[in-house]
Amino acid sequence: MLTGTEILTTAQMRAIESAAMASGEVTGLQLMERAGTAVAGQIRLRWPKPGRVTVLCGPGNNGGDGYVIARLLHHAGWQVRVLGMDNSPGADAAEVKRQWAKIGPILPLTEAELRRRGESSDVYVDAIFGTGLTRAPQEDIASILLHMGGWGGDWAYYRPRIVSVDCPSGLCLDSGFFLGQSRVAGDLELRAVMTVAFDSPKPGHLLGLGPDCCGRLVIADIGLAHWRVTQRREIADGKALEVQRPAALTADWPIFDIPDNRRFALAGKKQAEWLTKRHATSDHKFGHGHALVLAGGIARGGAARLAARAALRVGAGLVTLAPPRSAMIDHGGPPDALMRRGIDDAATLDDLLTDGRITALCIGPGCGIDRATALLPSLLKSKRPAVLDADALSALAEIGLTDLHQGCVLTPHLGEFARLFPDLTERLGEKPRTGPAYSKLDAAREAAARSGAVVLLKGPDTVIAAPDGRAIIHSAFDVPWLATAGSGDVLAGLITGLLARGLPPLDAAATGAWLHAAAARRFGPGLIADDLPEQIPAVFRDLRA
Ligand SMILES: NC(=O)C1=CN([C@@H]2O[C@H](COP(=O)(O)OP(=O)(O)OC[C@H]3O[C@@H](n4cnc5c(N)ncnc54)[C@H](OP(=O)(O)O)[C@@H]3O)[C@@H](O)[C@H]2O)[C@@H](O)CC1
Ligand SMILES: Nc1ncnc2c1ncn2[C@@H]1O[C@H](COP(=O)(O)OP(=O)(O)O)[C@@H](O)[C@H]1O
Ligand SMILES: [K+]
Repeated sequence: MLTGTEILTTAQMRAIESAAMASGEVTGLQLMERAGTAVAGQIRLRWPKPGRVTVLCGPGNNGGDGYVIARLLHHAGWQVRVLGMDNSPGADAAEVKRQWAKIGPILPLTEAELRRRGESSDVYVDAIFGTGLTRAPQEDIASILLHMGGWGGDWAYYRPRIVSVDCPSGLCLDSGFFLGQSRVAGDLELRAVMTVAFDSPKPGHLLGLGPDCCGRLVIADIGLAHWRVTQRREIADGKALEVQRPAALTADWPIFDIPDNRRFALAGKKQAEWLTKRHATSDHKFGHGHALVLAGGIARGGAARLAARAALRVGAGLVTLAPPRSAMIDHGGPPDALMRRGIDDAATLDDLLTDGRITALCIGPGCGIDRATALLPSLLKSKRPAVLDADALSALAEIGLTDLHQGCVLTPHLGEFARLFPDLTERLGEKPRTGPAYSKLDAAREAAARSGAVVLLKGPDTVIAAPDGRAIIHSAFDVPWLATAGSGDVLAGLITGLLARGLPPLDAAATGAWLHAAAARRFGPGLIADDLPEQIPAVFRDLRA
């Protein structure tokens, strides 16, 4: 299995925090002090000259962090205004609230107070809700969040200086959606310029609206690493998650005082590095596998050729493109390295698959639904590793999921996913009202468990899940130009090539997703799908440098 950065659900985070406190080696108050110190430190790093700050403190420990931040910024020379609630928080938050009360007033946490004339601030610290959010914000807090959300709408040219503690308040850290709001981005979500979260990223930082609304994400170490490691086998469902970060963002990806030098490893990147070495030492083309890409009839477009080209570029030893015989001429163009073989029906495919040297298959891109429906049973019966994409997914929705096996990788976008798993899509579309809200991660995991195949659910937040519960999030919010016609076909080809080379399905899918985004990033805006396979050699070269 690839080793990447672990991300934790909020339940897992709480379990780790409790284990740490139960050990007697650290108290909740100390953790809160460390959390507040980390945020105040980040603010001072970013804005070294003390200015005016408003700290908005909620009812729980997120609010507690806010009181610590207020005190520390006050001592650092900032002019601090605190808005808080008249409630009785837990002991730790109550203690830090008392400490602040000795320094300055706690004004009511209302929109009117926030908007008081002449009281505008240089920086606003959002410490209203963190991991403890269980339901949609109401009344005063809802109107504050709505008001602040309006400062940084989708089309705003600048980000207001909101620094969020753990997450923008209202965001469900398990799903990346705002409780009580639509799942689609609007102008109402609170958009921070920076979010400082603790110990590990949570799914909500990486999924849905999280990446955009968090702004720059800083992960602060608060000394929980030991318990994270020892609790790993016991936490929640016991399945470690991994996260891949786009290389271009690593400079922005905080390495904040991480004592064991734990870097936010790039899962797919490690595997890709390994591939470049492997490529250099193997001696025979069949040692790198043989991929068979099933293509469609005349005028079905170049989708299958894009996939085949990508499989070649990613290092499959041989790639055969297999259209119906009547369409051979249509598929005769470059690259000349491609082999071609006419396949008209399932019987011919059966025959071909008696050749054990064919190590992976790809079906779907430009295939046509009827042809995919006809060929899928043979392909699945062969038990060969295979990528099922595009038309093959539509065919599968008709045939049913019964013959899928562990070597299959399904690569749906949300529309195809809806055809295959309408009930999961319905849940995913419901307005999230209570936390943890149903997430893309939940849906992909459920789909993988149900189908017995690896499911790669596409988007800027691609989630890859295996039937045994392992899952990987691949964030590619920095390359929106990857959403271009045919880019999914290239992804299918990359994964097929990697399967042909012998990578296990989850690794092949994760590495394919990483290489795909890395190629888009290297090319930059203006990219068309044809450019993607051509960037793969450069991506490999960079990895070897
Ligand atoms: N992880 C770590 O190691 C560390 C974490 N730390 C910090 O603790 C934070 C988690 O603290 P937390 O558990 O107290 O939850 P928090 O986010 O403050 O909010 C919950 C409060 O709000 C309430 N509430 C919920 N929904 C509501 C609504 N819609 N409308 C109104 N009220 C609502 C809920 O009460 P309820 O009514 O649900 O009982 C509760 O009072 C975490 O994000 C981080 O900042 C650090 O201090 C130390 C190390
Ligand atoms: N906004 C975005 N940012 C980054 N990547 C994206 C974005 N939208 C889509 N993608 C990626 O682009 C690819 C599009 O694939 P797909 O929807 O199958 O398109 P096509 O059918 O045209 O090939 C997927 O890999 C998906 O993850
Ligand atoms: K917050």
